Amino acid sequence: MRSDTRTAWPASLLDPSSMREMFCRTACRQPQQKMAGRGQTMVIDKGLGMHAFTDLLETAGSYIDCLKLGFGTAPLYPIDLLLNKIELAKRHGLIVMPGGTLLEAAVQQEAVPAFFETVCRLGFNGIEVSDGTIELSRQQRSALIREGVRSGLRVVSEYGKKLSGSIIEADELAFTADADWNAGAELVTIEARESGKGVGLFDEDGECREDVLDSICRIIPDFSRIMWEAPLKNQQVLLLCMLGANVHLGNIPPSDTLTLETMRRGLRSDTFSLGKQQEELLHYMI
Ligand SMILES: C=C(OP(=O)(O)O)C(=O)O
Ligand SMILES: O=S([O-])[O-]
Repeated sequence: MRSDTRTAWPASLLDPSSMREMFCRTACRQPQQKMAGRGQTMVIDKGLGMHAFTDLLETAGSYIDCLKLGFGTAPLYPIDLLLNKIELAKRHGLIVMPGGTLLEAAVQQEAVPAFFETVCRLGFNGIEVSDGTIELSRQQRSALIREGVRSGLRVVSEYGKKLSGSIIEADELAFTADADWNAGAELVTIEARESGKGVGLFDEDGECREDVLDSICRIIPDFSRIMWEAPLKNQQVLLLCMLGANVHLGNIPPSDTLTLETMRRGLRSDTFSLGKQQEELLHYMI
């Protein structure tokens, strides 16, 4: 029923950039295609109940790659509800992980082995390794990433501090990203918190510090393994327009999942020209 509705539309409407497979965002993405060479979307779930969660995945699950149960919300759920959410997320082919702050709390409490054991036992298939609130040495950070990989988890790391006014040092980001990838992280996320304001790339009003973005772009030539936290619409629009429809975006509020996908496809006014830009880029490349 769902795919019938979508296939009833002209393919070019759903996929204005469909000239070549590398730019193709197929109308009905299958779970096994997730994580493969196109812009990934990480949604932050701050405590949806089962009905809202089921609705989200039924409506927009095809456009989500990774689901983060934000901060330390995971241990606060009734256990059956948590297990059901994790199970349903995995059935939709998603990476499902607790917030990085929960791992940071485990580090603080010297309970890392129990943390990994519990995360695996509950059925999570991913973790976020971050030091947004605590300090981690390079060695500790790599060890946590490796432990995640050893535990059979998909590992996403996060660069940046949560403290208001924290700034991104492009050199440090590049160094951290390299070391994280080498340790086994699949993606390095750039911190913007759930608010998207006053942290890293974004100023107190949530506007992009374009000089910071420029310095990152100069030092990291390839964003295929970088994910930008961008919870606000203006941030998503800017990154899509600057870095292309396949930029990886995270901390997307559940209710914005489908609208983000319209923007990736040039089906909303703000990014209407994206399909055209991609065609031009393609002509330039071939
Ligand atoms: C929401 C965030 O915190 P956490 O990883 O703890 O969920 C974040 O770091 O973007
Ligand atoms: O705690 S948050 O908003 O990353």
